Order: sequence, then structure tokens, then C-alpha cells
Amino acid sequence: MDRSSGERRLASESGSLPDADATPLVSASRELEDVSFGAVIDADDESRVLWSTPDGLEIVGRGVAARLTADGIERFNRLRARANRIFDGLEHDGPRVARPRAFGGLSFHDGHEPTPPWSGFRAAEFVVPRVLVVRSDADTWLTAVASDPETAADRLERWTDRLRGLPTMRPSGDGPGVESTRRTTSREDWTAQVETALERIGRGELTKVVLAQALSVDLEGPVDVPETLERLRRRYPNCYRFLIGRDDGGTFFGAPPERLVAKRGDRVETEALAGSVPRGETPEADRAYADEMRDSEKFQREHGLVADAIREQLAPLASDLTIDEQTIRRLANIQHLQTPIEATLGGDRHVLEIVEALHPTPAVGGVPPAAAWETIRDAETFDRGWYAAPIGWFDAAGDGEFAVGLRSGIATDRTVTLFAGSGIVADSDPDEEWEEVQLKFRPILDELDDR
Ligand SMILES: C=C(O[C@@H]1C=C(C(=O)O)C=C[C@H]1O)C(=O)O
Repeated sequence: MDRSSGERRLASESGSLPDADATPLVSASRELEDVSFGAVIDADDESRVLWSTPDGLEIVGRGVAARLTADGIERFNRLRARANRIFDGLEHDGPRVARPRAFGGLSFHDGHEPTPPWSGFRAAEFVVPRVLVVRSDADTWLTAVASDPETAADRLERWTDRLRGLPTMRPSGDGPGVESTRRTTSREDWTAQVETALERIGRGELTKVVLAQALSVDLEGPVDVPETLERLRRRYPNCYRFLIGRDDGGTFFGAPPERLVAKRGDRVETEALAGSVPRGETPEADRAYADEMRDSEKFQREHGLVADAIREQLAPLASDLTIDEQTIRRLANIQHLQTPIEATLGGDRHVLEIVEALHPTPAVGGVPPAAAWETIRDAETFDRGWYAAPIGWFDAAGDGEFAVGLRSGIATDRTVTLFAGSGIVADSDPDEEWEEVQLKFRPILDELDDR
């Protein structure tokens, strides 16, 4: 008998939920000796997720104990309702860090219809994996999730045995090599798109819009996404890393620097991250770029719009809000202006409510939002899919953390499609913005090409 047959699939079409949904989830955890996350994620062909934060939490999830999907403009409300049903009555036998969480994300646009390379990626989809391996500080935990305690216990035993047989180190190897690349946006088209946006800005219809491009990379061999992420960790240790693998589609992955929100209890942390210059070849050149960005009226305006919008979007939900001092965020290949923002929530809120209020911030959308969305839709000839959208997790308490799905790509067979964009404001120069976009393709492109 398939003991997992009672586990749940909640689809947006399901007006009334099947009886199995009344069965609460059960989970059990056990502490592990260290284990290679790459080996866990390769262990079989069940669906997989990986989530890792700059502060050292790493989680790999395998299989599906419960799935939540939702489409259309009501997607956030539907997700929240289903999240409550899925987690209602959850019994977790283990430490908090190893508790079941739902991992996934949303598409940038709410009217998203999946087309290649985004086949299988709905407008919103989260899964509670059947098995989680969680590493935080010095501890590693294995958690099994099921619909009844016996199945959870069996699963925990089986995976404990299985992990014992896996290597604790996994070589991170070389990239697959790049055969050729194709752009969705030619240089001429880009210049025309930026100039159209500048005209709208000149007419006062728009203050800022983030325009993006896609770069489709054909590889010399198959790409190993976990291995690529492991190499990205070494070059970009202060970034998030994520992988969302669909059974019936591609693997979306990336190493974004930008936090959309982290919520624990009534505390919320977010940030404005906007304004970009390259790293310099020497410490002096590096500082000169940073100083130029800090002292530039144009960069400060571009950044200030994001901080202001976040403050306004959070105001109805938060009882107090602190905007910290602006700093320079230095990554291996780029530097950004960054302003950390913290708030205390006014009432009992689900992290998805904060995500809904914030997405898209003008770091990836624009101001005013409606004119920016219209400009993006008119200009862009490719599907953003889940690029620049919220990617992360939430738990039974409504806590969670989301990154912005940047410095990312979707792998399908021997192709990886990369996405990157840049903020256009009055005084933006199409050539400089082109260079900024190319720089933002580099993190993943360099790893694919690194042989
Ligand atoms: C849009 C991207 O990055 C965003 C836009 C930035 C900018 O315009 O300066 C900087 C950081 C991100 O918020 C991207 O990486 O694709």
C-alpha cells in the first residue's frame, strides 16, 4: 500500500477540499551527523527545494507532503486560506528550527500563464516537503513529514539509513561550459525601450521603472544546479541561495542579494536595495565607484524611491518602523546602495500579507506601480516568470522569509535562461543601464562558463 496516498494536493480549482485535508500533518525530527546537502538533493528524482540564507541557515527539502497553488489576482488570499488549512493541527516532534515549512514562490505578474521555459511554474506554488534536512549553526536535523505518526516515523528511519550511505563531501566540480547565448533584447531594442520609458518619465506619467532582459544560454553539457549553487556560495557568501525543482518542468535557481522580508512573531525586517556600480580593480577604484554612487543625486533619488515605497507599503501593517542608515552592499562583482528597514507589526499577521504588501517594490517594479507595470508589459518581449518575484518559505505560525528572485535563472535540459534588470529614472543613460544588466548576468554566467 502506498502509505503516502492520504497526503494532500490542494489545487486552486478545488472548491471543496478532499477529506484527506482534514487530517493534520505530523512531523518528527532527529539530529544528524553532518551530511552533504548536494548529496541529499541528488539522492533520487523526487521534487526538490533548497533554501539558504546569508546568516547560515541551510535547508534541503525532498518530495511533497502537501502542495498549495493559486492563480490570479486573488492568489495571496487563496494561498493564505490554504496555508491555514494545511498547517492547522500540525504536530511537530522536534526542535523549532527543524519544523515543517512550505517552500516556493510566486510569479512576478499576477496574470502569469506558464509558457516555456516556465512550464510547470504557476502564479503561486508552495510545497511542504516530505523530508527536510536543516543545518543551522553547528546542528544538522532530519525531519520527516506525513499525514500520520507511523508514516512519519518510518520515513525518518528510512532517510536516516539512506543519509548514512551518502558521502559527507561532494566535489563542486566545473561548470558545464557555454556553447552559445541568445538575447531576448538587442542593444537597439533596449535603447528604444529605455528611451520610451524616459519619455513617459518626461511626461510625468512615471518616476521609475525597472526594465529587464533575458539571456538564453545553451550549454556544452548538462548543468548540475546544486553544484552551480555551491560554487556561487563561495563567490557570493552573503547572498541567499535557492533552488526550486519542478517534476514537470525546469529548475529555478539563483543567488539573490536582496531580502524582501523576514518575519518572526511581530518583528519584520526588510531593506531597500537599489543603485548599482561595478567593483573596482583596485581598492582606490572600488572606493571611487562607491563614493560616486553615494554622492550621486540620480542614484540617491533611485534608491530613495524604494525606501519611501517600502515605508508607505508597510505603514498600514506596522506600529513602528525604523529606517536604518544607508550603507554600501559589496558583492564580488557589483556594489549597491542598501538601507535596512525594520518594523513591529500592529496585529497578528501572516508573512504572506507582508509579501503581498511589498511585492513588487520599486527595486524591481517602479513608481507609480500601475504605470510601471504597464511600461514593463509594453517593453519586455519575454516572460519574467518567477524572476524578481518573492521566493522563500512560511511556517504554521505565519512566520517566514522571502528573498527577491534576482541573479537567477531557469535550467531546462541543456539551456539556462538568465534574467537581469536595472532601474530607469530621469537622467538614466541606455548604455550605462545596458552595462549594468550585463553585470547582473555575470554571477551565474561565470559559473556556467567556469571550466
Ligand atoms: C533588477 C535587478 O536588481 C535590482 C535593481 C537594482 C538597481 O537597479 O540598481 C539593484 C538591486 C536590485 O534591487 C536584477 O538583479 O536583475
